[in-house]
Amino acid sequence: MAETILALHGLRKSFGGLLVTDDVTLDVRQGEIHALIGPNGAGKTTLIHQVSGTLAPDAGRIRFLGEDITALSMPARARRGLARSFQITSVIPSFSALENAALAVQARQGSSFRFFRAASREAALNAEAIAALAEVGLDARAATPAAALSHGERRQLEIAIALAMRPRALLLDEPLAGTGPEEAERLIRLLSGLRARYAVLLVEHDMQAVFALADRISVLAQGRVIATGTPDDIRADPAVREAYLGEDEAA
Ligand SMILES: Nc1ncnc2c1ncn2[C@@H]1O[C@H](COP(=O)(O)OP(=O)(O)OP(=O)(O)O)[C@@H](O)[C@H]1O
Repeated sequence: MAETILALHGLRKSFGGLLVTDDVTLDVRQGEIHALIGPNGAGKTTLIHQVSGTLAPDAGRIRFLGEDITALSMPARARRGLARSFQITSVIPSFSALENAALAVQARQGSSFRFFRAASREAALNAEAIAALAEVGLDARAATPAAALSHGERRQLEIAIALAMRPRALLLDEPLAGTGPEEAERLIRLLSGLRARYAVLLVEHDMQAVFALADRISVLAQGRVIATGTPDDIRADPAVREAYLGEDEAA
């Protein structure tokens, strides 16, 4: 079996009296896209926040590459290689795609470039930024300001920014949101190509995309994982059909 990269164990989080993640246990392995689905309000976003480090769980542990990272801050997790694809708000609209990616490279490098002369420092940064853009098929648009990119291209840029962190695992929160059918198709191809190099935890509402992309799917309902399995397992699971997909949709 492939190496477990990210393991969530017994994660629990309440807001007031509302138990939003209830004893969530799941793992994400090297080379897999593990999708997290569930009806609105099931707790998906709250779970992703706990994994990325923006929200502390009330109970439970998170292990990443064998290390317990439950108490680590988001930047500390990112430095260890757990990258979240940032929502559009983190893209600077007036900066080019290249500059946006270069900022992410710089954030990862910290001061490690300081021994270089300014010119070689910039060349090294740009080379890495271009490589991240190329990985998402956006290198031809490197000089374009983010504001002039199409919606789908901006979603590609967000993924490039995450890749510029040189992650081992990617947390993708609705990467297809707001995209049209053609853009969605391009992003699905792109995400599919990432699976070989990264462990991916994917939250996505587009069920066609989820069933096309995911190696395994976990279904969250009212904060609990009610099923984990292959897309075929999930399609056939009666509890899932009842809780989420509905008899018609899953047929
Ligand atoms: N900061 C908060 N304070 C109080 N309640 C919250 C908070 N964040 C989320 N909730 C509640 O927790 C529940 C789960 O929300 P969450 O956004 O995690 O679900 P979700 O599965 O991501 O939903 P969606 O598919 O609609 O994005 C909802 O009932 C929501 O109202």
